[in-house]
Amino acid sequence: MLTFNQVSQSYPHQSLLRNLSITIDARRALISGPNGCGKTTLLLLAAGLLKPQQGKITFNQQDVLLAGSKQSIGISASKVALPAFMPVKELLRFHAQQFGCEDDQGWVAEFGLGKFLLTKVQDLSLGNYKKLSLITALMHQPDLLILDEPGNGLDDQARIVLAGILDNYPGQIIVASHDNLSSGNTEMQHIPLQDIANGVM
Ligand SMILES: Nc1ncnc2c1ncn2[C@@H]1O[C@H](COP(=O)(O)OP(=O)(O)OP(=O)(O)O)[C@@H](O)[C@H]1O
Repeated sequence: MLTFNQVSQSYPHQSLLRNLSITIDARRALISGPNGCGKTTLLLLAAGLLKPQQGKITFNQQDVLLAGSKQSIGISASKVALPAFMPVKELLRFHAQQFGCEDDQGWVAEFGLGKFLLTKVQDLSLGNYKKLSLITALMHQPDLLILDEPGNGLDDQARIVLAGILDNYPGQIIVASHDNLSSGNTEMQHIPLQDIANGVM
């Protein structure tokens, strides 16, 4: 259960969130809204990667900014860059060591990344970079999976894998997307960001 309590976030000339209080407890939630309305900002705040200017964000009652929350949250977002110089295999091993998990649970094969294990992150195509980003978000099996435009650049096969994750992943998933990613089997709570930012919900 993800809770924003009186959260405000603004940038010069732009107020994105004003005293936002919302609890997202749906198993799957889809954040939508036009370009620039603050979806990525909301997700970075939820992942504890951005400190709110005001207010507090908790996941299962724990402040997401605390180190202890890192294990329970995974994020894939283009604004969260993977280390460019690392070969894929080393990055996966490094991530596994950091989180104390196995470095291959089948995701590399599922996403068809096996051929690219020795490729440096900076040399991956957009779609393969996206797949790697999804794997690093998933690998430690977080209780909360945060996905920012996860379908961007993915081929049909990877989209099927992604739809399977949305259907079957045991933890909570919060997605920001302009696409319809679901296979249709999973009910998603629809959260239009402009409405919650203006306190309509
Ligand atoms: N660090 C920052 N400094 C100043 N402005 C910022 C910063 N980060 C984001 N913004 C601005 O905040 C607004 C919201 O950005 P954000 O990336 O959260 O939107 P978004 O809804 O995810 O957009 P998109 O659908 O295009 O991905 C944008 O106008 C962006 O330029």
